[in-house]
Amino acid sequence: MKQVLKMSNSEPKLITAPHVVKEELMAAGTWVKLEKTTYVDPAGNTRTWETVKRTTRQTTTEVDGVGIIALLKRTLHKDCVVMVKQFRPPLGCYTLEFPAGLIDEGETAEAAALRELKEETGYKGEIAGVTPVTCLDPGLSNCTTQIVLININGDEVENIHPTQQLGEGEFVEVVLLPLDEFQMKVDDLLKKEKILVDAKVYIFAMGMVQAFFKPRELPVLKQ
Ligand SMILES: Nc1nc(=O)[nH]c2c1ncn2[C@H]1C[C@H](O)[C@@H](COP(=O)(O)OP(=O)(O)O)O1
Repeated sequence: MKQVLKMSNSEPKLITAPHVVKEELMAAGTWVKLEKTTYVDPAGNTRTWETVKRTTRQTTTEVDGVGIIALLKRTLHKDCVVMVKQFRPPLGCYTLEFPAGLIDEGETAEAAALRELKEETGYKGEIAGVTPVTCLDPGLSNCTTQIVLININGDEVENIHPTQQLGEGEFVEVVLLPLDEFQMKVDDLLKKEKILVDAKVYIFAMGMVQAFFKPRELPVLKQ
């Protein structure tokens, strides 16, 4: 990688654009692999990093999966966010998450989100928006996701008694949480049960409180 000559206040300084030199396989399973990543840091030093990758990522894409923020709108009900609760083996406990899943070969993020929402929750929705590709745990892995926003018309016949389409070994409980009390309801669940909440969910909850109750306040923490 090209080295760049940068002028500081006093002396010129040699800096290097950080970059990956090589990736060596350390271990591989069916779903994930571990690699040793050799890279050059911003000071020009060569270092290594232990990197986890999914084996399932398609060659034509830079995104592994989708997360789904699905808003259920029904007459005479508060708008609810459709959440899922499931036992997650890596954590050894139940989690509260947005519905999510891996993108199949040739599938768009939007199509994957509509499919996963139907499978995991039974709801049929309409796309309302999609984020850029976002990273999930960059100090550990190259895993990426796109968050897809979906509106569900809960008054439609097919959404009145939604039926999940779960695969073998999938056990997903659907949890509906009112949007205007989202953080409070999440906190109630955490107090009541031994459950971990996904970071994306809790950040969303904090954002909703900000938007609903203090839209003109800066989000600073008081001592
Ligand atoms: N890391 C994984 N280990 C496994 O043993 N199995 C895994 C891993 N990641 C995914 N899967 C399996 C489990 C499901 O049968 C399929 C599809 O999962 P998907 O619903 O797309 O995604 P999640 O909601 O994140 O489980 O993959």
